[in-house]
Amino acid sequence: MPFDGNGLFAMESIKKGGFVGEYTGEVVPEKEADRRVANYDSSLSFLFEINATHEIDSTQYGNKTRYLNHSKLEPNCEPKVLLVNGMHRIAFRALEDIEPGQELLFNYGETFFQFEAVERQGAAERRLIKDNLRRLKGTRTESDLEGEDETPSDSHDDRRPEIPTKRFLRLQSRRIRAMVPDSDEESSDDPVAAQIQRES
Ligand SMILES: C[S@@+](CC[C@H](N)C(=O)[O-])C[C@H]1O[C@@H](n2cnc3c(N)ncnc32)[C@H](O)[C@@H]1O
Repeated sequence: MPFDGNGLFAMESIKKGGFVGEYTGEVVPEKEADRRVANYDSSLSFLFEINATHEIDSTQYGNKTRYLNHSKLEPNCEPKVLLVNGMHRIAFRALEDIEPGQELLFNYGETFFQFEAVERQGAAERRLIKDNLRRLKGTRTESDLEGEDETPSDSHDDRRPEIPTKRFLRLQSRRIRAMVPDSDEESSDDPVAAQIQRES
């Protein structure tokens, strides 16, 4: 899948199973995460579900792992939620030996890019509403200027602005998902959890 923007590349070699980094940011309850996603004006999403009630938002406060991009077919890292000192934290582990310069990629989960598509659809719809409003005011529209009309011909009346649909709300579900622990036992035996503890 092609993409624009930043990615994260390995600075040194990492052995299979080795610690790649921790996904850090603000730990926020689900409701607050919903509010933020609805207000963020960007196609980039930095929300990571950590468990059933909380998410990590690295939009403003985070580390380099916020630049990890998605790959379904060739991921070389894997996120896992670990229970460290009673707190859920997300650690990335290498799925294979990684060479310096290689892009670090993990699978965002099945639903992430479905919701991305919904958002793009939403953006086209928002533009249509703006255009309709301008038409009503008798000005030229963005679509006129670009010589394109993304609207199916039977779906709108030129003179009447469309009402935003519920589809916008589905944007709120666009979250990265990690593997949750099988049990609520501390992960202190895990070498990656031990490394997180040492680094904090
Ligand atoms: C956690 S950020 C990753 C860093 C981001 N590429 C940047 O430039 O800041 C997640 C966002 O990156 C983009 N992204 C990540 N992987 C992608 C991919 N394989 N194809 C298209 N967009 C991708 C999407 O816009 C997604 O919302």
